Amino acid sequence: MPIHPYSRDLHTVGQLRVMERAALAALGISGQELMRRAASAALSSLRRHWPQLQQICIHCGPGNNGGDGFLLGVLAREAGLQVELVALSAAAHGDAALARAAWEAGGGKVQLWDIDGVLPAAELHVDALYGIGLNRAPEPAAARLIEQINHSGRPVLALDVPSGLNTDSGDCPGVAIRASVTVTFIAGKRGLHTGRAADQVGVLELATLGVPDSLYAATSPDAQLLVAAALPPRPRYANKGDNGHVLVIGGEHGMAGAARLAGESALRAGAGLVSVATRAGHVFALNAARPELMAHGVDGPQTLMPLLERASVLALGPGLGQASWGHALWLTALDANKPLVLDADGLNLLAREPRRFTVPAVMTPHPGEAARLLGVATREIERDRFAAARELAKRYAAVVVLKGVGSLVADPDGRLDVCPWGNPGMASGGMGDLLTGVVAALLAQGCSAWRAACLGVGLHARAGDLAAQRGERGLLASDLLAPLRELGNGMSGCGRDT
Ligand SMILES: NC(=O)C1=CN([C@@H]2O[C@H](COP(=O)(O)OP(=O)(O)OC[C@H]3O[C@@H](n4cnc5c(N)ncnc54)[C@H](O)[C@@H]3O)[C@@H](O)[C@H]2O)[C@H](O)CC1
Ligand SMILES: [K+]
Repeated sequence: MPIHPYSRDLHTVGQLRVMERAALAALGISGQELMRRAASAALSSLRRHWPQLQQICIHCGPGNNGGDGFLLGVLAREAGLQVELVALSAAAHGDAALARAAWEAGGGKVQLWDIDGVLPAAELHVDALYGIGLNRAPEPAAARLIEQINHSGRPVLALDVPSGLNTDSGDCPGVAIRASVTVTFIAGKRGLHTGRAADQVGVLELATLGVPDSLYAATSPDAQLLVAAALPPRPRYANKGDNGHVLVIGGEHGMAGAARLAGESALRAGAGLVSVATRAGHVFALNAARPELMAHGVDGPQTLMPLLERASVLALGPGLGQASWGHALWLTALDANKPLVLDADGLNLLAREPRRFTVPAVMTPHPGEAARLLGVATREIERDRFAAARELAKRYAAVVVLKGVGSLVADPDGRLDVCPWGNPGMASGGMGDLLTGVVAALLAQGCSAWRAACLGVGLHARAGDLAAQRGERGLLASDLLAPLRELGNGMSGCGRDT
């Protein structure tokens, strides 16, 4: 499928409603015609993915998503497919009522669903239950139907949004359709790229329904997808001093590996020099494991100060712990007022002693750390990841990477990008330490906090996808170090680099 020039743009439901009205005016067509175009795009997607299909069952909800389903039934029957149709409600309104009338006028039957209903046999199920209008968990009868569709063992084509997935947040308040393919209409949607989306959306296709580019150009999206990018090329005459000096501060007893991983990934992402301030007992092991790291034993502010003076960027927090040693280093490091990446216990200490940053700063919380920083339950973060990332960035005057499936990058002015790469194999110890080192290295090479966070998140996730090509289970953080270097030098990711 050709990539649409505005396929990076992600919108909210409110923006989509405005776009839909503007599209109708710009195209001079009726809502019914727009719905027919949606149905036609859905039929094309169905034929492309399942060309041999003969028999489908379409499940229609009470609104216009259901209307798309009724018109798909009309077009599919005209194309010679056998079509069963299940409806959640006895009647429809507006354009959906016209669509239902068109289905029934051609002899189409409607099986009215109830909680004891039996799912009709079909080679493929089409989910036209709820689209952007879903505003709460599906009712019991609809939930039962969704569960039966999910357990049917048959592929599912979702129209616009997999039913049960919140279009704005990517959260699922209840059960949700697990789609094989989702064909979404007119424009990209925030909730299709973060939170629970990865398990519900399947292959995602955008059908623009003939909406003119001018309309996209006139609509500033709420967020955008990150684009794959290599690091800026290096001048030939560069020397190690030109590429910055990262100081990793962390590695409390039992957590030396965190500091090492952050230091090594900073090297692999191109930092000129990397020092590690850690417990004295870890120095020998760190030097033996990676002699390119300059490991120093520090016992408090006095021994940390000279290292802070030589560093251009700090990576504060990997394995730092929250005890007196870590806390004393944390206070001294923040008082140095150097550009920094704050992660792990560096964030947990900030939650205890909040402050706004006045230097370029990138915070990299996972949802639990974000919850502590905002003083809310983790569930609240997942309920609206976009709002949480933006609130953190504004409150701490930092660029924030809210990690998770579909990591978000937000800046204090509200700008937000979404990472489309990564995989469940990356949910393992040390992956966050790697990201900290990469972002610190990019800051050290002169990137702004925003660009260091966006580039770093993209490189890290693409390296994870590359490393997971031989399996996600058992993926180790250090497996990403080689791909990080390749991708940083612009080699093809072989992964999902679109
Ligand atoms: N985006 C576009 O430009 C196009 C959109 N079309 C399709 O229309 C739907 C949006 O339709 P809408 O009627 O606004 O809402 P839904 O069909 O998604 O939802 C139906 C209706 O259900 C109610 N509702 C919400 N949540 C629940 C719930 N959990 N249980 C019961 N009822 C619920 C709510 O009142 C909704 O109004 C869009 O997704 C597209 O598929 C056009 O047809 C094509 C272009
Ligand atoms: K749907």
